[in-house]
Amino acid sequence: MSQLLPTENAYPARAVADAEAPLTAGTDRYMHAAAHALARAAVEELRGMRGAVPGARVLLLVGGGHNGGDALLAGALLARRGCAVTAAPAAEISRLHATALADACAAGVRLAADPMAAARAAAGGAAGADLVVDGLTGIGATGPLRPAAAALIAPLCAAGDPGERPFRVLAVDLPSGVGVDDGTLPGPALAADRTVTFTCFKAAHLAPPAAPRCGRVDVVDLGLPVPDAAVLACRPADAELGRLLRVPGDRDHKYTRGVVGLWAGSQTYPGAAVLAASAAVRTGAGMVRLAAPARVVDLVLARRPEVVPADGRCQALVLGPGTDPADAPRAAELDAALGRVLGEAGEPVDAVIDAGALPLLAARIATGGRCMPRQVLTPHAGEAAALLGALGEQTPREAVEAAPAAAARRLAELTGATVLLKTTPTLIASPGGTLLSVDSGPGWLATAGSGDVLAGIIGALLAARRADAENGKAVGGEDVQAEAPARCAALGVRLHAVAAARAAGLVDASPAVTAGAGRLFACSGHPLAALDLTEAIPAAWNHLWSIGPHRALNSPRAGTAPGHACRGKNVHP
Ligand SMILES: NC(=O)C1=CN([C@@H]2O[C@H](COP(=O)(O)OP(=O)(O)OC[C@H]3O[C@@H](n4cnc5c(N)ncnc54)[C@H](OP(=O)(O)O)[C@@H]3O)[C@@H](O)[C@H]2O)[C@@H](O)CC1
Ligand SMILES: [K+]
Repeated sequence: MSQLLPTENAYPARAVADAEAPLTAGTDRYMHAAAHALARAAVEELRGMRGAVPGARVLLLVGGGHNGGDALLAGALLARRGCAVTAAPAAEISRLHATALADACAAGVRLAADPMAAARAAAGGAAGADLVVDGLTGIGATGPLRPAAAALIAPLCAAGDPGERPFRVLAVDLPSGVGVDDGTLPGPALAADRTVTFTCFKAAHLAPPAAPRCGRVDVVDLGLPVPDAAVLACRPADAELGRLLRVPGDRDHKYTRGVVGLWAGSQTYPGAAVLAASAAVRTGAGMVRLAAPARVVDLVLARRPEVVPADGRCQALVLGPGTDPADAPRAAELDAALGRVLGEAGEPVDAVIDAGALPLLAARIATGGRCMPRQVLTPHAGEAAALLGALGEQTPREAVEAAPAAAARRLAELTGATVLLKTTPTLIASPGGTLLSVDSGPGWLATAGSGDVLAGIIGALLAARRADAENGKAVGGEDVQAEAPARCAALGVRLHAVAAARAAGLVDASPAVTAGAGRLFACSGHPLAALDLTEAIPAAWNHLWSIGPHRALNSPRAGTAPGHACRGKNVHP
């Protein structure tokens, strides 16, 4: 594991405001800079949807703070480029940002006498808006949108989701009405096609359910300081994650690359073992061992003859994909493997604990067992709710979906494990660690077996990390090492997402593009099967490996510039 590159961090709104206050006091300079960035984004959106900018109809939703000021100043710039701009205020005129309002009016922005009528007209019909600029509230807001603001967005929300409605929405800093510091939705919010934010991410850009409502997010540097404060969440860059991949050298063998032990598949769900095993092999495991019923073993060997159906030394286990809770003898075997993972009879083992293994784990924790961060749990919202309930904190699935960041953090605290919560984007929490948010790929991934593939990928990455640690190749201090399993899990999510983009025929797989359930792609892509994903992992591996700086090859001749010997060639597992 290597040292980490700078990541994309989200800071608390209060800290952002405090850090910028000494510079912004008494000047509108930074608001003008923000407005220029917004106008640039607006022009790109208008060009994208209608070709020309002059004549475009723009509605500004304007609140009483600086967020509304940003919108008014951006509206002034668009009016000067020939757009027909209307401002719909959600506050008394006397409470709007005075100089921004004066500038907007001077540029020809029309102030709507009846803001509700303007919002209704913008929402539909032949004379509807091309672009809506949401400047109701930004980082200064608290709680759900107040009635006047909520009423203004109601007809626009009713026009449908991004991509379905006749206009685009550009959010100033963040979609008004979202929980700025936790990504919740305390009330209505108008989903944006694009958000222009300033200085740094806020948690709402990274944590669902708010995050997917931001659309594409541009972080613009206005020359204001990044706060010196605790990070609420971070989105690791692909370049940072890609450098965790390692190209084997001439001294490598199976056990230096990492051996995965797979406890997957059942009479009822035999295919899960094929998917997880194929994924682990394709991610670069030195060897994959399989413990499964005979029929499952036969099926896996027919597809993957390199899999070894025997127990033995493993550097990471994958427990649970496709296991059947009704199969009591198999559940007992799985439970015994869990005991081994938790260190009941020796050293704890790195592991992915998935699907059918999660309820067994909850029972063990409820009776005093405890995980370590090197064990990665992979629940979806329903499984997370069940786990929390089994650990004494009754939580309906809807509550997990409404506040998944809090649920992931709580599960990490209660279990001691790294928790990968399958949301969009995916959240990864580790005890005491920073919450990671990882773009999880196109909507085509919502298909049976894709979770089994993810478990296999992460299993191979954990095994490689453990092998590196055994060979003294782990880089970085204890702090880096404590969060390393979370980084492995994040890398696994990105490999899975990029493989999905490729398998679905979507070539550009950057995070900005794989976000938003595929609607940001220039083309729609096509359906994929989980097995297609495993075949696309090598290309995804190569993509992530080749975009970042790399560490030295594991070779006595590693004098070559790291990675350069292979760069450009198609080198992958
Ligand atoms: N300062 C600068 O130079 C720069 C600032 N920048 C920009 O300023 C934004 C922060 O500005 P801000 O601090 O004025 O807060 P803001 O987000 O506009 O909200 C406050 C207003 O909303 C109201 N309100 C509150 N809660 C509400 C609710 N639930 N529902 C409805 N309304 C609610 C509140 O009403 P009040 O409580 O005063 O009655 C007040 O009128 C930041 O996000 C960025 O866009 C950038 O341009 C960089 C330079
Ligand atoms: K806003």
